[in-house]
Amino acid sequence: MADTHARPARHQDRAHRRVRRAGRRGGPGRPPGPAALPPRPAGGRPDRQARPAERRPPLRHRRGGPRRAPAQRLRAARLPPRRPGRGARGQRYRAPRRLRGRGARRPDGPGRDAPGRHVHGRAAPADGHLHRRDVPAGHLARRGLRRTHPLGVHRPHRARRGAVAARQAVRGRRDLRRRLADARRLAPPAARGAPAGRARGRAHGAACHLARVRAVVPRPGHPRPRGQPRHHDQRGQGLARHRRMVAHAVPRTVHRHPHPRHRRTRRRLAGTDQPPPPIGAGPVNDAPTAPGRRDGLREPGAGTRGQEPAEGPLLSVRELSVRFLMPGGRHVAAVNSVSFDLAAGECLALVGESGCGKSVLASALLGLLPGNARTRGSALLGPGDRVDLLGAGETVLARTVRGRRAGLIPQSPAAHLTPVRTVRAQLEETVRELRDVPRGGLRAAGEAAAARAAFPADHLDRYPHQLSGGLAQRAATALALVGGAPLLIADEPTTGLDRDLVDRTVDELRGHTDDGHGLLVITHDLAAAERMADRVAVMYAGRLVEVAEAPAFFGRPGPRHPYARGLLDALPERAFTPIPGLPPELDALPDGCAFAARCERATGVCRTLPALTGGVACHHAEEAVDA
Ligand SMILES: Nc1ncnc2c1ncn2[C@@H]1O[C@H](COP(=O)(O)OP(=O)(O)OP(=O)(O)O)[C@@H](O)[C@H]1O
Ligand code: NI
Repeated sequence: MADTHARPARHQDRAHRRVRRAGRRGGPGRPPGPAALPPRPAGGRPDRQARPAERRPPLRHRRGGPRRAPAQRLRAARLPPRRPGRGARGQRYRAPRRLRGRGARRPDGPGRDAPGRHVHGRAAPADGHLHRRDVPAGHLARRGLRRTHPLGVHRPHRARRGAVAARQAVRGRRDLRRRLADARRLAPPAARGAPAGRARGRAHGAACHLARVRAVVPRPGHPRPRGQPRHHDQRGQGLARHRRMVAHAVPRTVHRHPHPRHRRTRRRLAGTDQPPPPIGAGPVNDAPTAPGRRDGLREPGAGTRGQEPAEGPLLSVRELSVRFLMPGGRHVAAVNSVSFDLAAGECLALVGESGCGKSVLASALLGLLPGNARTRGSALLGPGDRVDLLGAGETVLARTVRGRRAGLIPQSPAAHLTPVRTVRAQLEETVRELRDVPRGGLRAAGEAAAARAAFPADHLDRYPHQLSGGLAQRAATALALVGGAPLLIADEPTTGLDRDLVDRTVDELRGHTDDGHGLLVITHDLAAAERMADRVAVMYAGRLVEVAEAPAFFGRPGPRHPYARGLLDALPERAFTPIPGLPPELDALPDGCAFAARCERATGVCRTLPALTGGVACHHAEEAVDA
């Protein structure tokens, strides 16, 4: 028997009811036995009283005051109008004492089995109209309903499970002075937090006007369960914390952005409330260039951050260096003192042998370097309010730069696409975040973005692993073009594409620059660079060795640096002569010219590092031009 006693009391009630019903129907039912009908504990319903306070179900969300039914609904229910003078002021009905007990019925009413008995315990009148007075008062009173409520009989048969007696709802008005005192004394509900500022004033005001409103006392809200976080609506300390976090991380222009979608994005990003990464755990500019040193490299007329003239270059890179810290104290000097400018509407092609640091340079500009990387120098990105891409924190880069001010076509698109989402989903998400397209237009905008990069529409619902290398490349290109960022960095955008797709991509990118966007394209494809680029920058062992106008570079007089000349001569359509030797290891660079070991013109002077002057970094540049 111990186990039957341990059953929840609710089950016991149900069992009692089931058996009583079966008995009424005269059916066999389940024979009452110890297992089917456990003895009811004495004393009415001790189960509820015995339940610990914290396990009690919460109060229901129900209005405390009396409800009025609109006249129109009354007519629809075919109920007679309210009797004048009765219940008009919300007086509640209280059944006579003899009818109040559980199970008490009117002695003159019909039996429970009477034919035509109404579900509410009274036979329906002959005229088919149901009158309030026909409903047994005890029935209504047991359910906390009032006889004055015209539609009370149509309410749910019984209260929802978990409801408790609505004490405030049925309590009559008390003395006004006591009510006011109670309202002032009542602690604010835990789930709502203490009202602050003007809200506190309003609460006080409401309490003072209790005499004029119908509320009895402010009903307590739902207390939060023990140990659980508070409700989202934290109008106190929560908001202050949010503000503090955002204000520290975001420039004011973004903070004030009026568009709701941007506000939502900002909140979501701000939700990643993570502490700043420790030194060495992120792309940290560990040794910011001293202002004096940076100034020494500035072009005439160029200023520092915030003082730049609006007409300056779109991207201004100065003395950019990237080191990778390696085990054993070694370091890889992937990028060394690179300086260049890129104007709006200009395409700069960055060319060089594999491993010379082109992709690392692009990653540095977008803050995508791994944790063991250290950067130096500056990279000011315009237009307008200039941001130093190397000095900006991850939050600024993520919120305001990547995708919005600088797009990237990555070298390995398959690795950059989200593997668990279709291309369509990623395109639509990017469109939604970066452009002002209404929800209904997302699909069409995503398809248009795909078409722009020659991505076939019937492949849009595929996942990245279902794409060929060329298709993944086009998907990445489509994603990069969505935001229409002023600067686009394309890291080998034509790799893996067929000739006609190369042509199409080149045309698309060229058109992108013609629209006024700046394009830094990293490529091995010198033929594509010739078609696309306005200027060419040649990189060797992490350094720029030549920067030239494209027509002069590819045409006459041709490259001035021996390495650049060797690159062109290696093309099949030219001399098809490879450059002898191999590039140096980036963790063991020589002090002087890195190309000297492979250069037929090298002399003793090449043991000193040549500076990039006049667009070329070579002690023998003039000789190269004459050759
Ligand atoms: N995370 C890293 N840790 C250490 N060294 C790295 C890291 N990433 C790149 N490097 C090194 O930096 C150098 C430049 O790499 P990068 O990817 O920029 O070459 P690349 O010029 O883009 O070559 P490719 O044309 O083949 O893409 C390489 O020597 C490479 O080994
Ligand atoms: Ni690369």
